[in-house]
Amino acid sequence: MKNLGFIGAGRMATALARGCVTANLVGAEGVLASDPHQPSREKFAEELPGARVTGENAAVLSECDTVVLAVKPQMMDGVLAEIRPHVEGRHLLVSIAAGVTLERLARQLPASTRLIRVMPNTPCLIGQGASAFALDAAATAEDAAMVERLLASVGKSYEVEEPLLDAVTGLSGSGPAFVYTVIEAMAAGGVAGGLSPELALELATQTAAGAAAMVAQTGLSPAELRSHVTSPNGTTLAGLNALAERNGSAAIQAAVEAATNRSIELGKS
Ligand SMILES: NC(=O)C1=CN([C@@H]2O[C@H](COP(=O)(O)OP(=O)(O)OC[C@H]3O[C@@H](n4cnc5c(N)ncnc54)[C@H](OP(=O)(O)O)[C@@H]3O)[C@@H](O)[C@H]2O)C=CC1
Ligand SMILES: O=C(O)[C@@H]1CCC=N1
Repeated sequence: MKNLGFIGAGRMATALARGCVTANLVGAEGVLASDPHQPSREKFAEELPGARVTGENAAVLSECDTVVLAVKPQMMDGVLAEIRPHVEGRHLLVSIAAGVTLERLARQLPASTRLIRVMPNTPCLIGQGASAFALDAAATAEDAAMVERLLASVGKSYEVEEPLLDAVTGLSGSGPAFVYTVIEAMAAGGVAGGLSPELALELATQTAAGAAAMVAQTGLSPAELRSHVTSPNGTTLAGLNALAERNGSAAIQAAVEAATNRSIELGKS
């Protein structure tokens, strides 16, 4: 890819841009990001040496054919009104905004604008992202292949029907925050048992990474793997009982569902 534009130079734009550059999908000098705020532009340029930044959203449209819309959902309508006069047939627009539907984007852009809605997550920054995407009717098979290549360069990607993107947002978009909370809570349990905070965090982190890799690599279900850890009347059973008494699994499921519902709500606002 010769160039890749970002409208909004925040956290997720930085994660995607750095991931794509690290994976050699685009050179750093081919990345152009716009942001109205100088400190955000400076931070982006600092985190991705060689990338270019601008205060003008229109400049991204004029230079880049593929443009990622990486602003908060609440800013999206204003940004669309601003860029609309600059959108041409050569452009592919990729929105990563939570909840913002393809219909809402298309309504505010020239007819037949090629659009793809993506839900990535922050581990894209280190090539471990989990993303899903849905195509608008005007987007072509080549557009899909391009976005798949982009997302595959920063992790795993899955094509889904658009209505499922809210559930994807609740699960993998917001999910890193839930997993960090679990890691933090496990480490706190270790500290309560006398471990230093540093060692407790290292053990909790490696345990989460190891357990995730077991699910990914053995093909066994989480339930089956859990049974391998749990000896009759042993330590794990005592821990699982404490979790069940406090509705631990239900609480985590509720977090995903609440995030999904918030994505649906954001789409309506
Ligand atoms: N963070 C995450 O884990 C994920 C986020 N997303 C989605 O990605 C999008 C961006 O989120 P995130 O990166 O976290 O948010 P950030 O706030 O970090 O990034 C958004 C950036 O857009 C800038 N901005 C504000 N107004 C404009 C404008 N008119 N034109 C251009 N840029 C503007 C902001 O500037 P300033 O801050 O200076 O106001 C900010 O730098 C959101 O829609 C979110 O739903 C999707 C998946 C995961
Ligand atoms: O919290 C949010 O709204 C964004 C979308 C998914 C992850 N972060």
